[in-house]
Amino acid sequence: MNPPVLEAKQLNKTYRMKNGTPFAAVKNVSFSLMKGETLGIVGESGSGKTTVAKMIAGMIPVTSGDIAMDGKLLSAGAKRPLAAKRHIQYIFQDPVSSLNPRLKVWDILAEPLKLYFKLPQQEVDSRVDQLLRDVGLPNHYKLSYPRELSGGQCQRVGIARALAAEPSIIVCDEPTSALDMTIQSQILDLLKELQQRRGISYLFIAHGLEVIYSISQRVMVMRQGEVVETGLTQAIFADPQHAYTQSLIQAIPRIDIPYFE
Ligand SMILES: Nc1ncnc2c1ncn2[C@@H]1O[C@H](COP(=O)(O)OP(=O)(O)OP(=O)(O)O)[C@@H](O)[C@H]1O
Repeated sequence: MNPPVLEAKQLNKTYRMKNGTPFAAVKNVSFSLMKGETLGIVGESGSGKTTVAKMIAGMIPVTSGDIAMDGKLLSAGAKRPLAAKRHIQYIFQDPVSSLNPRLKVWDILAEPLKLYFKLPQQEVDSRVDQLLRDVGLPNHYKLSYPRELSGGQCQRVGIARALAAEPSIIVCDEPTSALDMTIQSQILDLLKELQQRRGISYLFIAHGLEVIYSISQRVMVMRQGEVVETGLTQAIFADPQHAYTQSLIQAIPRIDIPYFE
């Protein structure tokens, strides 16, 4: 089997509350992510999913534990080298507020191209056009501001911005939960298609298991900062071991899940 593209070992994150009390939001979380794989992270609100995602993306430091990409240890924030930052991109839950309102779509997409690849202007133009095609957005949207786009269109821009960096991994932090059902499935289809074409790995966060079922090969279930169960998605659905996972499966509206047909 190929080595994992990403390995997280014994990750811990302790936040300091306003009154100074420490709060352990993530406790001893370990997992690996293979090339071209989607690992779903599921769990109730506050279970620590976004905290794990932000540590992986280097947006916040770990309290303890190791994150390695292609076998090399990664640090967080400004200490993470640009090449490593480029390889782990992030798609946010709220597509509109994740885009700079003062920039047109062209500038939003040009930014990572200039930052990571230092491309000349003409090449930036043609790459922006290609990115818009890749995410199924008509070319004229490059002259629009985020406020002039729908939520689904903004999320396509968010995906294009992540793709611009040509990453190995995209952290998808509930990328469809702010969208209505039809748009949700269009965005999931787009993410699947891009993964097939480019071999990108996804760390895909969701509240519930229904979205995870359709996109991820493996799933990690979190509760109160800890991993309660990890396994192949099919196996977890067929035979959930932990009572909490069982309750998540029972909460799924049955008509939406092919497994229940
Ligand atoms: N900057 C912070 N300072 C203090 N506590 C925080 C901070 N960020 C998150 N927390 C706390 O850590 C816990 C985990 O939060 P996190 O956002 O990782 O959960 P989540 O599973 O992603 O939740 P949701 O599904 O609602 O996004 C929560 O109790 C949250 O209040």
